[in-house]
Amino acid sequence: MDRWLALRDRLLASRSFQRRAAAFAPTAPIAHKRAGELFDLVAGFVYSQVLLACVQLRLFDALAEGPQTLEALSGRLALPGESTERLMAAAVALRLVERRGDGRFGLGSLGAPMVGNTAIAAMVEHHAALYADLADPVALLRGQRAASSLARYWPYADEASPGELSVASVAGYSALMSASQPLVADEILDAYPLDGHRCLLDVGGGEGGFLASAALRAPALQLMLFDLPAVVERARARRDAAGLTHRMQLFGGSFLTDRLPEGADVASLVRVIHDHDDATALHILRAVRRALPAGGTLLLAEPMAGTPGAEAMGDAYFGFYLLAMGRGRPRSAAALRSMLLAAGFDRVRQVKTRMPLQTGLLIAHVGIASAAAKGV
Ligand SMILES: CC(C)=CCC/C(C)=C/CC/C(C)=C/C=C/C(C)=C/C=C/C=C(C)/C=C/C=C(C)/C=C/C=C(C)/C=C/CC(C)(C)O
Ligand SMILES: C[S@@+](CC[C@H](N)C(=O)[O-])C[C@H]1O[C@@H](n2cnc3c(N)ncnc32)[C@H](O)[C@@H]1O
Repeated sequence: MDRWLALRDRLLASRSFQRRAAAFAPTAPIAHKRAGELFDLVAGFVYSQVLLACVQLRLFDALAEGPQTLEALSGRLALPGESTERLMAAAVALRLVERRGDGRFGLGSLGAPMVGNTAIAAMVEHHAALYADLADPVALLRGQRAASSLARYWPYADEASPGELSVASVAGYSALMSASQPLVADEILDAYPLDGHRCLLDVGGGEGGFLASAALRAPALQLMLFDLPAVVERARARRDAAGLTHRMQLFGGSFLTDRLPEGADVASLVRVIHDHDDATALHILRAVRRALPAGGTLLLAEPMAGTPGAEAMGDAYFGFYLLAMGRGRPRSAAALRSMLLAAGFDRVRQVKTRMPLQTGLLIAHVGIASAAAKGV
């Protein structure tokens, strides 16, 4: 096998093989496709910055009102005519924008889903911090990074006593998570409706967006939120504004040091475990297991490594994102399953979500034996 692969590698690396493959009709489409894929890897950052310009200039909202001429767009975006033309050409090439009749521009097939999508727009805008850290990826991999913009953005990742973080320091990431939470919540709740449960404890539940979505779908469900005290302060305002004051109990603390509140029959960890290294992740899972009764259920939802069709999202995007953040790693469903078993859960199963790019989902239960060993 190794010999065949070595031969394949030598052929693919050979400049003359590449040229002949590109010229030979049956192999030309493959050669062109590979060259295009490699070019996209080389140029990906530039494409991202074209998208960032569109988002910052609110281009998609402008085009949602209807196709517009270059002159109109130039005024609307406050850009010189030539720059508008350059941006439109780039955006057309990336299918964010489409040329329409009479020299007008409209939404492209990848720009249309961006209209009103504050979640993706917020992700695009916060990438400034990520890309600043990724400017020298080798230094990052060698652990020689001096200062980290992303670690400042996610201060709990770098903080010995996260329970003492200020409300101001958690504002940026809490708002980003709230903006993107509805997409994630819909995926989870479509895959695992919560009607059969009595009370849901969302651990690291941020401003309570997931609980609010669950409340809408399961009107009898009681809600409990656990997060850092500063985040819980932000959740309080949202909860009261949503009319959930009497349905949602708030608990401020750190799952690294404090016990989780008991009383729920189902708990959730949404986009939490991948933030932490193995020992801490296991500690959190054990804390959740202790908070649940025998037969209790855990929903573990986050983007997962090795997701078929979205491999780059897990290992490349989140792998390097979390490296820059300074803690955690994306894990495969199989790795998470092993951790859940090690933490005392059983009957772990993966439930398919429609858009695994947003989140994967594992369901686990507290067995009778492990509930008896609650103190462990
Ligand atoms: C007849 C017609 C018109 C069409 C037929 C063809 C057809 C069916 C077309 C489909 C059209 C359609 C419905 C398109 C839909 C597109 C969608 C839903 C696109 C969604 C894209 C989502 C994206 C790009 C999500 C990106 C998410 C990111 C980058 C998340 C980052 C998360 C981070 C950084 C989380 C950090 C938390 C931490 C720190 C790791 O814990
Ligand atoms: C990536 S966010 C996910 C938030 C929310 N579950 C969501 O999906 O939108 C991780 C959450 O874990 C919380 N968190 C981090 N460290 C914590 C700790 N030691 N104790 C409690 N919560 C913590 C953060 O404040 C944040 O709200």
